[in-house]
Formats: sequence, structure tokens, C-alpha cells
Amino acid sequence: MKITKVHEGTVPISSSIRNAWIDFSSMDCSIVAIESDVVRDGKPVVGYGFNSNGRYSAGEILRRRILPRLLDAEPGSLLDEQGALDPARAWDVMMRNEKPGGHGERSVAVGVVDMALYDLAAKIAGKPLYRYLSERHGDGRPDDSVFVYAAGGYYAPGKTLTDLQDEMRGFLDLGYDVVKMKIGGADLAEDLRRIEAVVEVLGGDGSRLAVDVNGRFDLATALEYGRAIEPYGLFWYEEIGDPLDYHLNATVAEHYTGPIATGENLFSLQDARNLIRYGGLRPDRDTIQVDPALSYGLVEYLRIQDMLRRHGWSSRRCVPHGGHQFSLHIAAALKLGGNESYPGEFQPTGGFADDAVVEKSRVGLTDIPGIGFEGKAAFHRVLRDLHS
Ligand SMILES: O=C([O-])CC(=O)C(=O)O
Ligand SMILES: [Mg+2]
Repeated sequence: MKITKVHEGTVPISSSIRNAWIDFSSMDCSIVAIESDVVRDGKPVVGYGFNSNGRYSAGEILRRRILPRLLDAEPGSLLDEQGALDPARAWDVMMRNEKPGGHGERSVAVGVVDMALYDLAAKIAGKPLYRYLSERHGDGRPDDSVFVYAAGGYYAPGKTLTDLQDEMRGFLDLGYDVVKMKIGGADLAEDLRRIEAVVEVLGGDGSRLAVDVNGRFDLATALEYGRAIEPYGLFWYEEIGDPLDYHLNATVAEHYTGPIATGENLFSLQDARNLIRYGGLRPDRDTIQVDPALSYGLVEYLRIQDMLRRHGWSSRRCVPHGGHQFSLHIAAALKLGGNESYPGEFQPTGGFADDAVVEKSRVGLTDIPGIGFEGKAAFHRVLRDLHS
């Protein structure tokens, strides 16, 4: 098989929400469509990818470096021994002449294409991605549903405690048992009022509430908040300080006995390994949130899984950031601990299939070949417009 064309574009996923670091007023993301010479039902098979949320589109890097390398490659260099498209070989081609380190937005650009290559490879194989992956990288018996929690609870202009409670009640009504909210974008007293308000909606059960700092705190504030929230027994305390400040994370982990989650802004095997080596995380309770779409794709995520195994970590301790369909398949195939979900944000790219039903905080997979963007009508229209 051969790649015949690649289309690349940008879609806005902006909104008025704010976390402790950024607002999303100009958030966008890259999308790609990779056309192949394989024909099904009279049409070429096309793979789609996009770059999750939170890091902006990476069009310049895609257009100047990553896509030309893919298109200029000798077609056989992208295939495995059986002549099937091999995303790992394509990864080596895309990363040719790239120095190590400083992963930045390059990992985002590679991640978009990696997603599209996996979508394409699974479509050509005629299988939903989770089955395709489970056969190649799992035990052939994928999970048939995945734990998901509802992320939201952002700061927004004019948003009251009642609005926050209504938002969380809406998540529970949709079938989620666990919800997440932002903290660190107000002072401690106000954040505690917000936490109390949500815990009330959860019937007083703080173990169903995760809080996310988006890397805002210095060590003193991290410890102060840690002392204040520990009595609630929260689901987890997320991305407490700068993503690369492993020492801060390790120090908080010495004092805060509840679960900690982090890693959504670590974009490489090397950064994830440093988190495991130096971040003080505890394999019996903490969660790694590396998002395959932002961090060089699934090819790199498989390396990260291998690293975690060597360090004694279970794949069940991974719950990727991003709330997208790609990670949902990965979670089922590699038997991760779950996946994020944004029932209300980041449209049209975020979320699962239109007919996906969440029950007891678990969601099933689609049996559409590939990732299943075709089962998400509004986003599929955007992707189709890119190449037709
Ligand atoms: O607010 C964001 O950038 C998203 C985020 O941290 C998350 O989903 O955990
Ligand atoms: Mg987060």
C-alpha cells in the first residue's frame, strides 16, 4: 500500500473557560487526513488524526518537516514485512534529522500523524482500533468497556457555585460516578468553597472528586492546599506544580497521602521516565496521565508502557488526558486504568461516538473500523471537508 496524499488543517476548539494557567479563548488544534491507494467501496481508505487539546495547532511543523518526510519516503520504508502500513517505521521517517530533547510542539505534530496512521492501518485491516492494537500489542482480549470520569469544573465568567453544582449534577445524570474540577485559579478559601459545593452534590463522598491545579502551585502553596484538601479523601490531586519539577512532586508525595495524578504535559519517553525516577510517585495509588496524542503518538506511548512495566508499574495506573476516542481504544487494548472524558468541552474534536452511553462511569467501544470518527457526525463532517 502507498500513501497518496496528506491534507492538513486547523480547527478552533475555543471556549470561555479558564483553568489555573490558561483560558481557552484561542485554543485550536491540527487535523490531518492521510489518503491511501487502498480502495474500499469504490473510495480510497483515509486515516484521520487530531492533536487532543491544550497545546494549539502545530501546522508549521507539520508542513515544513513532518509531512514532507512522510510523503518523500520510499513507500516500502513505511511498511512491515507483510507489506502492511507500520506506524513505527513511519515514526522513524518522521523523526529523521530531529535532535533529542526539547520535545515541545514537535511531539504534538508527530502525534497527529501517528493517530491518522493508526486509524488508517486499522481501517485497512478492517478492525476497530482497539482490536487491531490488542492483537499486536496486548493479549488479544481487550477490555470491552473503559472507566471514564467527567472532567469540567472550569472557572468561567459569572459562573456561580450553583452553576458549578448544576454542571456536576449533569455529569452524574449522564452516567459518570467520578468528576473533576479545576482548583488553583482562585484563593484557597474560595477553592475550598467550590470543593465543598461539589462534594455536596456527590452526597458527601469526596472520593469521587478529582481536583486539577494545571501546574500552578509552588511548593509552599502545593503543601498548604494538600493539608487543606487531604481530609476530603479526594479521587486525586492533579498536576500540582510545574510538569518538569519532579522534586516538587516528590516532596508533595511525601506529605500528601492521597492519590496524585500527573503527566499530561510530559511529551516523551524520556520525560515520563524522569517522572518515574524522580517524581516520587507511588505505584500503589498514583496515576500517569500522558496523552498519546500530544506526546509523539502511540508508537512512543508503547515505549512509555514498556518503561513503566520495567519500573514495576501496572498499565492500570495510566489514565490518559484528553478525553478522545484514540485513547479510549488504547485504554481498552492495553488495559489501562481508564480515560478522561469531557462531556461538555472541546467540540467538535473531543468526546466519544455520538451513540456512546456511559453507565456506572464506564463506556463501551465502537465496532467501526479504525478509531471510529465516522460515528461522531459533526467531527466527521469537518474531517471529510479536509479532503473532499
Ligand atoms: O484544562 C486543561 O488544560 C485540561 C486538563 O488539564 C485536563 O484535562 O486534565
Ligand atoms: Mg489536567
